[in-house]
Amino acid sequence: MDLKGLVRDVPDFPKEGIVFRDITTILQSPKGLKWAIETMEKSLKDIEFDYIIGPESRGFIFGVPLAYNLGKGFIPVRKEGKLPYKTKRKEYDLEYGTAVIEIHTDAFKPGQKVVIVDDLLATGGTSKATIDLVEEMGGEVVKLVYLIELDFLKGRDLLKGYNVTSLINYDSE
Ligand SMILES: O=P(O)(O)OC[C@H]1O[C@H](OP(=O)(O)OP(=O)(O)O)[C@H](O)[C@@H]1O
Ligand SMILES: Nc1ncnc2[nH]cnc12
Repeated sequence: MDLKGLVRDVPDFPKEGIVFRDITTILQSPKGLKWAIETMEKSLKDIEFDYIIGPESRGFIFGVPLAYNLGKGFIPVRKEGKLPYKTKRKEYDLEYGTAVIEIHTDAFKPGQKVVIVDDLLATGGTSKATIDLVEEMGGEVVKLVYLIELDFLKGRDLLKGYNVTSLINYDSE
């Protein structure tokens, strides 16, 4: 399946010089959506874990169906000020700015294993901030799964030592 052909490139969004890889065109395609979820799911078949964690908002889109299909719980990591209960927060850099993410302090117990799922790995800032939150709360990140990886932004350099899978790769803008 040519999933890459279903990604829409939008130049100069959200800022001049950024080529935005738009996944809404994959979501629109019943076959594309099914292939994406099923293939991400296959990368988890030999992994033992307790929860899937998805960063807001595109991490929710892929994280929830994976958790549902695999019979696991889902933990949202949200942008600042959105989670209602007690939170732990982390500031991080993005390809196009900075942001703060938060997780509920009782989202999982120390010693539990989590998988991080997101639509796209760019600089790795979001993922590294999520890993830091999990580890500071005593959890273990056993796998990270992405639909898209922008290899040229070297996000994997921040994820050395972790088990990382991505389905669609871009070597350059
Ligand atoms: O590897 P990084 O450089 O951290 O970039 C990747 C992150 O950026 C995007 O989310 P964004 O913060 O734009 O939020 P959204 O999903 O709500 O659009 C994307 O969904 C990843 O979470
Ligand atoms: N170039 C890009 N396209 C889509 N989502 C992104 N998140 C970070 N960089 C991105």
